[in-house]
Amino acid sequence: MRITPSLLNADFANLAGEAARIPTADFLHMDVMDNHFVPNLTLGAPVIEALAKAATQPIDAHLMIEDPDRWAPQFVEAGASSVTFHVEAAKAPVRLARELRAQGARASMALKPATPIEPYEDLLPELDMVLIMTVEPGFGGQRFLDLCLPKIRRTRALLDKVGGDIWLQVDGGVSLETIERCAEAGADTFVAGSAVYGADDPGAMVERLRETAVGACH
Ligand SMILES: O=C(CO)[C@H](O)[C@H](O)COP(=O)(O)O
Ligand SMILES: [Co+2]
Repeated sequence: MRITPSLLNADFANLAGEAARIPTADFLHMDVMDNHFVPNLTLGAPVIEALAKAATQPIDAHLMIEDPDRWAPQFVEAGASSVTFHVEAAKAPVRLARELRAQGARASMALKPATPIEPYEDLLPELDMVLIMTVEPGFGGQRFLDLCLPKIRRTRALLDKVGGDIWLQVDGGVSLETIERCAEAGADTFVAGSAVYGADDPGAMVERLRETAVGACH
């Protein structure tokens, strides 16, 4: 069970300090938005590069951008260990995943809530992670969409069929209240933004989320 907190709701003026508050986070989830793929604008590769140098945890870049085929490799060069592109935006997802892996990063594909997994079954062996969005991408602090749970289950079944060690990440509205449902459905990697940075002690919240997810699978 991996906890990969989103820094979307952290203090952007002090990203290194905010990362240091969650020392046991498995990755730092950085939400890159371009105001085209989603109606919000956040940060780009230079910010990832600065944080990669300053933080101890590896970086998980979630690219909510148009034309990831063109831009995603820059995020590996900037120091991201894992790069997630949206399949709705990618022109050649297999080629892009291979390029990211050839650069030495983990390659990951994200699906918006209304995007089914089944058409992409053949892509799964090319990936290190699948990200199922459990809110419409674009903003933190939204309510978890329970209607995504059946897709998490179906994705888990497909990943088990493919074999190997492809992680299944959920992102959006993940909290102490919703993480058990995600874990029971088969997720093993959890993004939580407002739940972590809205807590008095973000580091302790990371551990509580992890314990709750582990508890759901026993
Ligand atoms: O990708 C995202 C939004 O598009 C964020 O990672 C996500 O929303 C995290 O924030 P929260 O846990 O508050 O929902
Ligand atoms: Co995200």
